[in-house]
Amino acid sequence: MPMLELQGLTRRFGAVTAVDAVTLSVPAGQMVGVIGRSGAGKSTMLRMINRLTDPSAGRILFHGRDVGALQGAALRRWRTDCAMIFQQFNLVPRLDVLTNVLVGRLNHVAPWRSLAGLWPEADRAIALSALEQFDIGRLAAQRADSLSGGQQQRVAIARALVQEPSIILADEPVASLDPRNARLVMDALADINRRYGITILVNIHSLDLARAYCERLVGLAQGRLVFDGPPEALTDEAARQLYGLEAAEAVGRDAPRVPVHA
Ligand SMILES: Nc1ncnc2c1ncn2[C@@H]1O[C@H](COP(=O)(O)OP(=O)(O)OP(=O)(O)O)[C@@H](O)[C@H]1O
Repeated sequence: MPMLELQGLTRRFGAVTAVDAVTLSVPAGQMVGVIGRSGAGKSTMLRMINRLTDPSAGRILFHGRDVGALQGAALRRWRTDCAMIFQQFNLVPRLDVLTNVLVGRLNHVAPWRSLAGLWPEADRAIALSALEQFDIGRLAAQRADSLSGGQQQRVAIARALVQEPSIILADEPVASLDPRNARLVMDALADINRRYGITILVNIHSLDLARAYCERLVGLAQGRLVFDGPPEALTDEAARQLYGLEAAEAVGRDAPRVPVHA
């Protein structure tokens, strides 16, 4: 049985069908890049999986369980098991880095302890070791808003990791970063995918990065699934269908060539 199954997943906003009958199976441990131009429905698809947005039709199954039916404690457990990473990092700016990562432990710690700032030593060690894994342990005591964008996104990945999720949904995690930081953040995602077998779905506008880091690409255009395969299978024609006139920008080269073959 696949870990995650989307069956005819659809979301409408008024007259717009943001996600249109998407059917997809994802086995455990895969690193999947979701590609497509702005407005293709990538964010809406990820937000439905995490239950931040409700589907208009279709189902999401996780190990055969209907995610749409989860409520209360079961829904909170799902959101712990399915960590989300956002383009704008979503850290608490005035809190220090270590505390931001500890927020990811909230579902593992009695609420009164965290409110009182009494994080168990074991959790502090877990949080620090996650930061060290991404080479930012030395920043643990700094305020989150004193870090660069690339550092903040790695803190957000550390926070997601200490949730001990089985799947991570990353919604354009590198869209606000320069190329060097984008690579550091993609390296961090690839590292936890390989090291811990955490399944990753990452929305990514840059075709070059998607091809470099993901073993499988899923392409959306106007909410429809128009490509599903390994990066090598993405032909010029498929890239053109996905990106239209944006193709050259997405692959970072000059128009009108669509040099998807590296
Ligand atoms: N809350 C909303 N209300 C109305 N329309 C929405 C809402 N969220 C998304 N849409 C519309 O749904 C479509 C898909 O948007 P979505 O954000 O999922 O695309 P995307 O591929 O993630 O693009 P981007 O990278 O620009 O966010 C767009 O036409 C968008 O305008």
